[in-house]
Amino acid sequence: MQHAGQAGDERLSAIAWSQVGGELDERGAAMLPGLLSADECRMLAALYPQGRHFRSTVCMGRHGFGRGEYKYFRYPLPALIQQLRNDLYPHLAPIANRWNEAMGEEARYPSTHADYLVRCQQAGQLRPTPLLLQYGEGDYNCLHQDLYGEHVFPLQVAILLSQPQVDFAGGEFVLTEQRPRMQSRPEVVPLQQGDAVVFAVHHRPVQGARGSYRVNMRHGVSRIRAGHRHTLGIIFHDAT
Ligand SMILES: O=C(O)CCC(=O)C(=O)O
Ligand SMILES: [Fe+2]
Repeated sequence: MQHAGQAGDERLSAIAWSQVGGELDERGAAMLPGLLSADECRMLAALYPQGRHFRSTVCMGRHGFGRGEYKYFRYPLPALIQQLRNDLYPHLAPIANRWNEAMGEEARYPSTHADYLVRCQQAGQLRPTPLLLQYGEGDYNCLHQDLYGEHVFPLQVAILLSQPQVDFAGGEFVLTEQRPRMQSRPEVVPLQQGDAVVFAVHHRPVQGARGSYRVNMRHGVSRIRAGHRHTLGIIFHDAT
């Protein structure tokens, strides 16, 4: 499914959000197939070398994060990214609120992203977190959690901008779920170009026989075996 030229709001209102919520409750991740067109993916990946869009570059190898590189966008975000972040948020906030209630977490999220950013700003989380990642052959992204301060929006989105088997091989998006006193559960998300995955940043509730309990989630990317892979990451909390 491609949606070239559609307004963000239109493409997002076509998604069956109750099904997405159900998959997130079940597994901590849900795919949004064909969120971006191939043209939009190419346009976003082509921003990578254009320094004026970014506030910083991270060499993953230097920090023990894996191998490869990513860049955090600066404000103002490119229009499509601003639109996606703004328009995805209201669909995810009710799920986030439901999760926090189930986990006994106090935080509740306002219905607009603009209001949520005010809360981040008041806590000194002022720097934008949307990022563009670039991997080459042999690169990988170690399992991690994108936490950047006191305020954490519990869901985030990653969009695969490259075409598997054409632009690159390997490089699977991986999630692990660490359950209390149990072995960890792995999940691979089979993204195609333009597909998004919504997933838990840190914790998610699991419904057990005696109420719900909390599991710890991490995500990463397996080794790129050949070619180049680009991803757009949309994180809803800003960074200190
Ligand atoms: O490259 C990927 O698929 C993972 C990106 C990532 O870690 C993120 O968006 O937070
Ligand atoms: Fe990440």
